[in-house]
Amino acid sequence: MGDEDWEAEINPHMSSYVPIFEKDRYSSGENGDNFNRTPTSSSEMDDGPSRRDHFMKSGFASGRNFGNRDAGESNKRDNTSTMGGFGVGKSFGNRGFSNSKFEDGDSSGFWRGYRDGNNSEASGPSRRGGRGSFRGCRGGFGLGSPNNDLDPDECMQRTGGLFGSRRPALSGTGNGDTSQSRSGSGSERGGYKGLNEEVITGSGKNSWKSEAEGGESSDTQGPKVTYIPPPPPEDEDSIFAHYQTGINFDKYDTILVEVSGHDAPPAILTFEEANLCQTLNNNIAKAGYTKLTPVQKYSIPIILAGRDLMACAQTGSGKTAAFLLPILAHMMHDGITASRFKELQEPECIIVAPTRELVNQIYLEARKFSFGTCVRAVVIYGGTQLGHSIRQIVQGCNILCATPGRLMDIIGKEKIGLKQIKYLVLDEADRMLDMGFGPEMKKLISCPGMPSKEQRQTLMFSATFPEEIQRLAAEFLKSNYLFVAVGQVGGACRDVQQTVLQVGQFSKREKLVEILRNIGDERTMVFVETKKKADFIATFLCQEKISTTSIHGDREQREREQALGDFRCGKCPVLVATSVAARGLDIENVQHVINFDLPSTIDEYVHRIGRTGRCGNTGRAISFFDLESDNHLAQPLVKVLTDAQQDVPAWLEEIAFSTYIPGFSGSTRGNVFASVDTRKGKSSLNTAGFSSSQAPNPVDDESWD
Ligand SMILES: Nc1ncnc2c1ncn2[C@@H]1O[C@H](COP(=O)(O)OP(=O)(O)OP(=O)(O)O)[C@@H](O)[C@H]1O
Repeated sequence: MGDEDWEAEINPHMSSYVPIFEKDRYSSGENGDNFNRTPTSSSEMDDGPSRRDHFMKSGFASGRNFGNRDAGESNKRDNTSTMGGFGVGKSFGNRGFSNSKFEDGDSSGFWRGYRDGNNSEASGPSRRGGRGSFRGCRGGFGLGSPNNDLDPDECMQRTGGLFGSRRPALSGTGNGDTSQSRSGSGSERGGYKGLNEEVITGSGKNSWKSEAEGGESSDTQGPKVTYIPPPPPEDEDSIFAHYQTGINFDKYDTILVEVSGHDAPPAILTFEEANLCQTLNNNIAKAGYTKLTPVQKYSIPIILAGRDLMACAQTGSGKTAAFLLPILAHMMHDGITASRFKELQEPECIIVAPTRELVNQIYLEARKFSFGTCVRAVVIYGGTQLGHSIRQIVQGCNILCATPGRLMDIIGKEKIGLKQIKYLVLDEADRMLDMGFGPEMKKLISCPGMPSKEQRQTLMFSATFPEEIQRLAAEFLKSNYLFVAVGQVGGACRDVQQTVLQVGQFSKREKLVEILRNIGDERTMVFVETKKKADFIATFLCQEKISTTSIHGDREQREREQALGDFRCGKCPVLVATSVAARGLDIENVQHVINFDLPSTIDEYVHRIGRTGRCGNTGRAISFFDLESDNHLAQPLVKVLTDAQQDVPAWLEEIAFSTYIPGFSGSTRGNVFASVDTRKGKSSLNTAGFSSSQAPNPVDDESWD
């Protein structure tokens, strides 16, 4: 239970919030016709069975309806905290944020409390590094401890005080579960079921097949997906737009790197040493790259030497260019023929990644670095019109960036031939090989025409690489592949200041609002565990007059892209997301990540917090640790915090200790580098046993691709 009640909580408030914002802020129509269709009075909100659906599609889709009541205050947040301090503790750690709003000025009770430590009565002194003895006790969290019998939905419902009185749940399908109704036949994307959905639900069916075999156009599967994404800007300034490297960019040089495998070529220290052609060098300069990151120093010569590679480097440290540049260099060197219109295209390179937004981002990088060359990059992904993908491909395709489901559809439709494939890249490779996508990847490499692993170059990149996934990867790679480990495999980016707060389910919303009010307008990603909760929290924040949008697998692709756009440009400085946005997304100026719900695995945590602190910039991550549901994460979390030289709350260490799992080899002995190339035997520092080799939680079966 609970979901319907969320709806009931949201709906009464929608009606009071939608109209005023809508008229004040968006009547210009700047954001498209959706606004004009948004109801402007509560009575309009009430009509028809699709009230919630209408609301979601028209206004909330981009977080616009619920911004601020007053025109001109759209992005301002009320900085007045209504909460008192919530606890005492010790130093929170202030590295790198002396000029931020976290440090100055705000003397609200919350902020003092937050800065000072943790809200738990059990909080003992925080420490950086070392495990030490376990202090404090674990009782008395005193913030509305959830009842064991309640599921999270119910807890959310019970905390409904902020929403005022609750109405009875709205009955009927139209008013019920938006997610479900929108996934169904009434939705634009109804005909396309994401690959991941089917794999996760264990149906054993091949969704790519069903689509390739007519699923998308089949009446029985719902209406066609008609969304055609707008083409990206073509002007040079937009193509080369980039953000600045941060103050810690040079510190990358101090990270230890280990290459394992035989006969690795030496690292290069400068772009010049890579001997790239002039056009590529020009593009690199226009992209603002002057210095190589460690993963680039090691990976570029390895790929140029024709070797297979598994590379693991921290989030935001330039892995995309590490594979794109040498692939492009090879293509240029080999004298690639210009793409031309053909019904069957035979690209030289396929790059796969787990989410639509990520493949799009990789495509934009490929387009940037191939600018002025005859190499043509194309992107295809689910949630968009299949015909559009085909039209993009037939115009010519050297580098194909694709999500697995759409890729297999297109191969099934014989628009892509694999005979010419020289490079196969798996970005977020551990995710691509896990239970969710692994079977599709296996199908890809056994497709007719796909060169064997001996005949192609296979490249895998990620910030996390569980040992069991590395073993699976061997099937894709030549036996003499090289393994590059930049720093701690699976480690968090050190430029992210991590804080873990004990927050019970009942208190999460209040705490979130307090934190966001103190953050001000800085861009913040809030991760939650389920799609429904994403909608719920986004709506709640909008009601609190915090401009918010959301991204998750139940939103139509158009809405997902709009949400990302609104977040990128700062129109909505808060993005509530499920794990669909955890990996790879590179968004300028994301200063904060908040784990409203902690993920189920530590690898997922590492990726989520890696949305901030990118490319040498600093960032902050705050995680709500719920004693009722997150204890299994305590031990790997302590390790990740320690390895990243973060303060470890004593209470967290205590939980980690009390939930000690024999055989867990993660030590808290500080920042010791170790390679975890599985070919070298059992590692001593990996987080094996806590990694994300399983697919995401089935309760949140996202349409990722
Ligand atoms: N050598 C460089 N100089 C300047 N900027 C760079 C350099 N390499 C990469 N960048 C920029 O750094 C940002 C992060 O790069 P990228 O997205 O490739 O990171 P990543 O390692 O793939 O991260 P994730 O693990 O989250 O996917 C991008 O904006 C990219 O353009």
